[in-house]
Amino acid sequence: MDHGCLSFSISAPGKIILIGEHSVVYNKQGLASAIDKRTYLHFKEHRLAHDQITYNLLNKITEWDFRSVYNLITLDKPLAVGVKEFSIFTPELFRHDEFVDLIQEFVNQKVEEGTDAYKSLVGLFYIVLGMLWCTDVNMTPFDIEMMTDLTIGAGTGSSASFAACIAGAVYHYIRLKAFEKHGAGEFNISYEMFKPYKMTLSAHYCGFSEEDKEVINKWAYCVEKIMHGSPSGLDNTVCVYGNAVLINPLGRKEGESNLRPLSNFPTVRILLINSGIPRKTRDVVRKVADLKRSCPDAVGAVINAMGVVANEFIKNLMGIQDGAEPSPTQEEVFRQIEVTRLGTSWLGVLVCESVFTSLSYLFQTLIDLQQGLLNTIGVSHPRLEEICFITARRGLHSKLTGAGGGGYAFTLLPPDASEERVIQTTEDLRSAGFKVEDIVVNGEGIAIDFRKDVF
Ligand SMILES: Nc1ncnc2c1ncn2[C@@H]1O[C@H](COP(=O)(O)OP(=O)(O)OP(=O)(O)O)[C@@H](O)[C@H]1O
Ligand SMILES: C[C@@](O)(CCO)CC(=O)[O-]
Repeated sequence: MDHGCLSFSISAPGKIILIGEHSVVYNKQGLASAIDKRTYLHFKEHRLAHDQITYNLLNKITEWDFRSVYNLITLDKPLAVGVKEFSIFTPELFRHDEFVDLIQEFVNQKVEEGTDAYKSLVGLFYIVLGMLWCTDVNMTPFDIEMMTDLTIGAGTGSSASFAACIAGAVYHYIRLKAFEKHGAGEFNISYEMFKPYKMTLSAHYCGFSEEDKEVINKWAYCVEKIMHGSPSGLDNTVCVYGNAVLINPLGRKEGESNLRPLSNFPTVRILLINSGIPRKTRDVVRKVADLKRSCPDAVGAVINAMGVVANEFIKNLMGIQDGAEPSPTQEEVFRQIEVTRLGTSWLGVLVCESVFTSLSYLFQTLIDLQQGLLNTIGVSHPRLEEICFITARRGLHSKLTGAGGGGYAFTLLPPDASEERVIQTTEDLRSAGFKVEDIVVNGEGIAIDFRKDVF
């Protein structure tokens, strides 16, 4: 047992894309939300026991000689364009491909290329080496153990939640080590040849600030690039910030980020259904890119249509946030259902639910349209179509979520759907061999876990 060694746990949620998968890659608007299923990471430093870095990933343990990892970190080969400009805040300045090649070569000494564990380890070393390369802290050997509630490779953001956990853990480790060195206060934590980066250090943290999340999200995005090639950034942003995130919002001002974490989000209840068909996001995204290359105009038109459907869905859903001003369509709905308005304020959740109920025909139609368009670009699957068919028989509407090709679908449960209908639909799906969960979307973003029972 090492005394005085750092030990902590981090967790990050998975996500579902409510609307806009694939078309977001082509700069259309999309909306995703965190879900209450998480990936957990436990980090434990060990200064005395042994000279290994141990990773327990996906129940496979690998051990790495601390010296050889350390030598990679201290390597003077510049991997960032302009080292003087580089800091933990700017991973986007890395020569990403060159850095990934270096790490792949290292990981390949022990783990077979192309396996799940291989990609995860490359992601993990990218963060460990990249973050520690530019910071001035005394690294020691450590163990990392990870587990997840999420099904891996199924559309609920397992890779993004993995990436968020790793980035959050190494970032947290750095600030705790920097505190050991400097004590409390604001200090530059960059190594001398790099751009100074100031962090507020303290002995204890109960979470991550907005700026911490910004840094963590940038690194998590780099890992998503390793997993997927050219991701939109939506998945990792939801897993870091939690709640819900809009991508490519309309009316965005020049210079503003295309990702907008939202603090307010209406209650959306869904059935989350696993088709049981494995697939890899990278392959499905590539398939769409190939299709677009072969028929740019036709596929471009379908993607434009997907963008229009997403815009309409988002405009109406966001309009029913608590306290939001109603859109003209909702004003109309209000009049129809004769809900009393008090001054300019809404009547809370009850009103939200009323609006949601009266707009549910619109949402369900848009869900069907989007599923049809996703099928048109070849990212559905017979089992996903079967889910839509089964739920439609009970008057409910479903679409795939995430990259598709298999993985999960969800069924929107409007507030007026009777419990009996929900139970019958769930039974129908289960008897057709699907796994079904009844959930409310939303969830906390990356967090430090103080619960003792996680590992
Ligand atoms: N808990 C985990 N530990 C280690 N690696 C993980 C973990 N979760 C995911 N991964 C990595 O992520 C890959 C799966 O990523 P993929 O994007 O295909 O699925 P997803 O993230 O579940 O789907 P989507 O991107 O559509 O939400 C796995 O092959 C594995 O390398
Ligand atoms: C298919 C996709 O739109 C969502 C994957 O969860 C890819 C991306 O956004 O990077």
